Amino acid sequence: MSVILTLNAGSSSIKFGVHETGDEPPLLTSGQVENLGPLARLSLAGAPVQEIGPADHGVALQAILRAVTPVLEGREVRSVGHRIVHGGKSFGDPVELTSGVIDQLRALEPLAPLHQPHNLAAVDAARTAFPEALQVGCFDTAFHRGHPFVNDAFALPRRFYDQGVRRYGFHGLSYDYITSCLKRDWPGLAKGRVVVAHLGNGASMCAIRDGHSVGSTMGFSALDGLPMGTRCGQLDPGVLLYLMAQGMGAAEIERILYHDSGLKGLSEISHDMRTLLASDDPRAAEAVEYYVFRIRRELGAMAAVLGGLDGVVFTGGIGEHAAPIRARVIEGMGFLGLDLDTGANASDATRIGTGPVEVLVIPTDEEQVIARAVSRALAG
Ligand SMILES: Nc1ncnc2c1ncn2[C@@H]1O[C@H](COP(=O)(O)OP(=O)(O)O)[C@@H](O)[C@H]1O
Ligand SMILES: CC(=O)OP(=O)(O)O
Ligand SMILES: [Mg+2]
Repeated sequence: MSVILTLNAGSSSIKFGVHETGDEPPLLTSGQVENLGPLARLSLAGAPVQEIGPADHGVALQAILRAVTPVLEGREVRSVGHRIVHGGKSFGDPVELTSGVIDQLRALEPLAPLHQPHNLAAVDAARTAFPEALQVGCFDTAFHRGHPFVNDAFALPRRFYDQGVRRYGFHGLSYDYITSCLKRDWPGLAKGRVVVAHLGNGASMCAIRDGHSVGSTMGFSALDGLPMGTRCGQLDPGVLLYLMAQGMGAAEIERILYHDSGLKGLSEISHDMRTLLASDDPRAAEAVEYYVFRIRRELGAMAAVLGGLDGVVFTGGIGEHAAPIRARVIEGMGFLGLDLDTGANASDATRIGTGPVEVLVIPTDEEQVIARAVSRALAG
């Protein structure tokens, strides 16, 4: 029997899965290397978490390939599905990652420096490890293609739009997965007006009507919108002009915006929400307050874009696990029909609202969306 390997290189983790083929590809095993940096951890379903010490994306990938080998029990990896964060203007549907396609995707690295180089490094490693396998790329930007022009464009001279300076939106594999869960388990809601908050190390929100993206907080790059672990979120472009006028170059500004900002920059303590929630330092409290404030602000904006709300879904590492953040986002939102069931929110419940608008917590599974696409590619 042959299997599909899926690789999802995020900014703070690499998640992976081993799947059989099928319309709903059965999962054989899954895991992740998380907390990339000096103290990375490898987890594989059913096995104790291993501290693997310092690991960047490259080290983590090799650890994953080693961990997966015994699980394969001789089964051939016939295809590898990759999360590719940026598809740019040209890529939407999943594609076979030929050398020509890879070159085009490499040109997008400056638009997603925390992701695209690691996504493509995973492709290189997988091509070396499984030279006979079909390599398929699945794009985070795909779910947002076809969103309205007013959400796609910046109010810049038109020529920039034509050059590809657009609001692409990201976390699309996650929004695709959540949409598929709603269609299966909440069909009425799936046809309605839903805001999904993907709150992980990267964070964005998406306004979805009848299963389609009509607005997203992320834009041209994965910097815009909500503040994140180390990224700034929405920023007045006048700040960039000011930094440049101070003599800072692109590389320095990129480091500040992608690596030193967000929760880490504001708190001066950590990018990790767990650490901030456990801290009694007032700077940690202020960083969390800022985070919640921006989510609430975008929630109101998206409710207006959708002309009302039928549901809100929390997902991503923080959305799935940080009950206090969910509580603070929903608190006082009765005017939008949102009310929290405090007991359900503190438990592992899916349904955590009591108001007329559903509030749900649904663990995301980007790897499953990738496995579905690869399965279709193999069948087609
Ligand atoms: N129990 C928890 N409470 C608060 N935050 C959590 C918890 N568990 C995980 N997180 C947060 O989730 C983040 C990782 O989210 P995830 O979606 O897995 O990240 P990535 O963007 O790398 O895919 C971590 O940085 C951490 O801040
Ligand atoms: C696009 C993005 O920010 O992804 P992640 O949350 O995995 O870092
Ligand atoms: Mg992620």
